[in-house]
Amino acid sequence: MKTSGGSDAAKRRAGEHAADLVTDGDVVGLGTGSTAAHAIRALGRAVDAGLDVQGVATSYASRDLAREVGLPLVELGAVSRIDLAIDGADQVSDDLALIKGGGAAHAREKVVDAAAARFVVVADPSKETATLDRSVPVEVLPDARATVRRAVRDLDGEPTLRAAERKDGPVVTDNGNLVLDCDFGALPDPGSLATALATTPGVVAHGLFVDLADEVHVGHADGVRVRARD
Ligand SMILES: O=C(CO)[C@H](O)[C@H](O)COP(=O)(O)O
Repeated sequence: MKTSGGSDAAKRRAGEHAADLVTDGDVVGLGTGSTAAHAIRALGRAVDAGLDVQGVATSYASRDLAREVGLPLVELGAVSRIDLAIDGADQVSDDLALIKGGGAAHAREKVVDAAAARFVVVADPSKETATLDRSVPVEVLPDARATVRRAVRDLDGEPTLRAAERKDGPVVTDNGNLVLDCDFGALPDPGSLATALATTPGVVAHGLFVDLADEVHVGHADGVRVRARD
């Protein structure tokens, strides 16, 4: 699984702490990224030790990892509830708004995380910020990339088509779409930008997750700090 910056030990602490919340019979949303991967591995070990759990994957990567560690999977359409989703983030603000999509998996992550009765974000301290200010990943239909680019500029953003690293050309998401990383500077009001992006034709999903996270578990050298939504 692709890794980002931040200490792996801190990510592991956060992921394992969140995995401990899972109880027998739970259906769990399995996030994407290096921090969520620690939770998936911990759940695999718990399954080996007898835990009865089913995972709903948010990407090919989380599905493959779950298979590798023996965590039973179920399709999103086949479950009537998701008890808990555990997912990483690229940035977490003081009021638990998130930027996600560093792994270009945010479309399915948003569906699974929003459907969960409890959405737990796992992160290392490098993800914490008072105000969101990273580029916002926007998944777009390939044919709509020029019109969405113009719409992003109208919103005072600067879009950059995400390029693949080991292939010539753009990143193609698990859904067959493209990603525009859109720099809007600091986002004191991410909710209004989220609405503007969500209503732009051709946008499949954007990486702003506002009013979705219930808790953030941040790994530190001496333990895990949990912040819950008021
Ligand atoms: O949103 C994501 C994937 O689309 C990831 O959760 C996010 O990029 C964080 O990744 P990591 O835990 O590797 O730092």
